[in-house]
Amino acid sequence: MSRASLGDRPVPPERIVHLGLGAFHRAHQAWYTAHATDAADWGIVAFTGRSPQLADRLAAQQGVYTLVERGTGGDRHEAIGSIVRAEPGSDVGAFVTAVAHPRTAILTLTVTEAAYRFAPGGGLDLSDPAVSADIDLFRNLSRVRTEHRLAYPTTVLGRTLLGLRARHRAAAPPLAIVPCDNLAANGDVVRRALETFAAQVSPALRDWLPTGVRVVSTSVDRITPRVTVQETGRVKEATGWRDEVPVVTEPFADWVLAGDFPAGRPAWDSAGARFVAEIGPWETRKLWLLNGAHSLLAATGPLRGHTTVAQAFADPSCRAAVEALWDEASRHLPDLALDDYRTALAERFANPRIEHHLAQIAEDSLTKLRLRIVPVARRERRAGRPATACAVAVGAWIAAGGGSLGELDPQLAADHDFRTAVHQARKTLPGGSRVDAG
Ligand SMILES: NC(=O)c1ccc[n+]([C@@H]2O[C@H](COP(=O)([O-])OP(=O)(O)OC[C@H]3O[C@@H](n4cnc5c(N)ncnc54)[C@H](O)[C@@H]3O)[C@@H](O)[C@H]2O)c1
Ligand SMILES: O=P(O)(O)OC[C@@H](O)[C@@H](O)[C@H](O)[C@H](O)CO
Repeated sequence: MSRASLGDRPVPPERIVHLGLGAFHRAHQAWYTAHATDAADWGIVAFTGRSPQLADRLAAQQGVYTLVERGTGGDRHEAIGSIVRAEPGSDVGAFVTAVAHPRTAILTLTVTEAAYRFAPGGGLDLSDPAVSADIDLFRNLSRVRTEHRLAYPTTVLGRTLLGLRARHRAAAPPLAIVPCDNLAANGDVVRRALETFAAQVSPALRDWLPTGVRVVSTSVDRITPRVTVQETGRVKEATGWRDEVPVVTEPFADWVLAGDFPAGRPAWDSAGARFVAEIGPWETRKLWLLNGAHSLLAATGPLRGHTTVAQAFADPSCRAAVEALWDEASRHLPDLALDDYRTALAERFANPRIEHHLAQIAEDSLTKLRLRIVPVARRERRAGRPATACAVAVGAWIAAGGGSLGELDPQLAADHDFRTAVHQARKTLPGGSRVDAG
């Protein structure tokens, strides 16, 4: 497929740069941008984070792809044209040029939680070898450049900082960075990590960041599984378009944002996004209820022979564990229509036409459990309750070979009662009693 699939719509100017081109960006931010009333003014230049494959395939289609909204009753197809250029993440030079361009107003990120390289207790992990290699590279940047050896940072924040450095040097107007990964307080933590990074490499850059960059916090929601190869044939049959890289997602979409956009933004609100003063309550509701339940199912489901969210959620034992986790988490959430939210979540999880593989959700599970289960478990324990449902999630994760309780959270590992609850939970899991204590 190509731009011709969009009729005679003009190509919007490149004003948004994205890093982490994958399924979710195309189902979410690119979709909101395409649906904004001022879509004609906002084009996205999107870079993959690692593998060039998707960029190459999307570039061959001039950035246009099919979004399949897969409801319980059927599919809805739409050609999305907001991505005007797709580039491989390995082309860091092109990324830096795009970030530094004065026309660029926004940098969005969907690079997975683990890619930020935060330490277990939070903050940029300066002991991470890739982070320290990037810091060394920045410190030697002028020498590296004068010797005409091109070297670029490899981490997401290193690449971002190189783009910001070029923006600073170009005296370009302030930019908004919008992290769209499932991290608590994603705007604040990314801002602080960039400041830590900059402080290591250049005081001038560190001092410029507060005026040159705003980091917006977001809560992003749209269940978007990895696409299977069969989808190309299905799309062709349904639409007549030959699309090598369609995306399948659920009909539901939500985007809550808090922060400033000094150089403007698309009218995402006209497409349903919500701009709020405080992101915390929305973000924790989504992270603990939706993502927490996902991680619980990803740990318990495979032990009971399930491969997808819908299969695991249809199993009364897994469903009861999810409901119990929701009860524990809800005690620590503000009253944001939690019953309605849970009912809607149950419907979304039960959609059998969305093949969301538990193995995909289980990737980087150590990082995810720290964000999704540990905060609830700690709060429950502080309130003097046993945190049994959290212990089930942790126990299943250990039984599945995810890691140990000590690695996950030293504070919970030092809590005798919680450790016992995890141990008990593991004894009730299929195969759990055969595994050593975590
Ligand atoms: N898929 C969803 O349903 C969904 C929903 C809400 C939020 N998210 C967020 O979006 C992220 C991406 O999801 P997706 O479905 O697009 O995944 P994906 O695998 O389709 O795309 C991930 C992108 O991140 C890049 N990436 C991965 N690891 C990286 C690393 N270590 N360094 C640099 N780049 C890296 C990849 O190259 C790719 O461009 C998730 O991890 C999550 O934080 C996803
Ligand atoms: O995308 P991840 O890997 O952070 O987490 C897997 C799922 O929990 C997640 O993708 C949800 O489907 C999504 O957050 C729903 O909006």
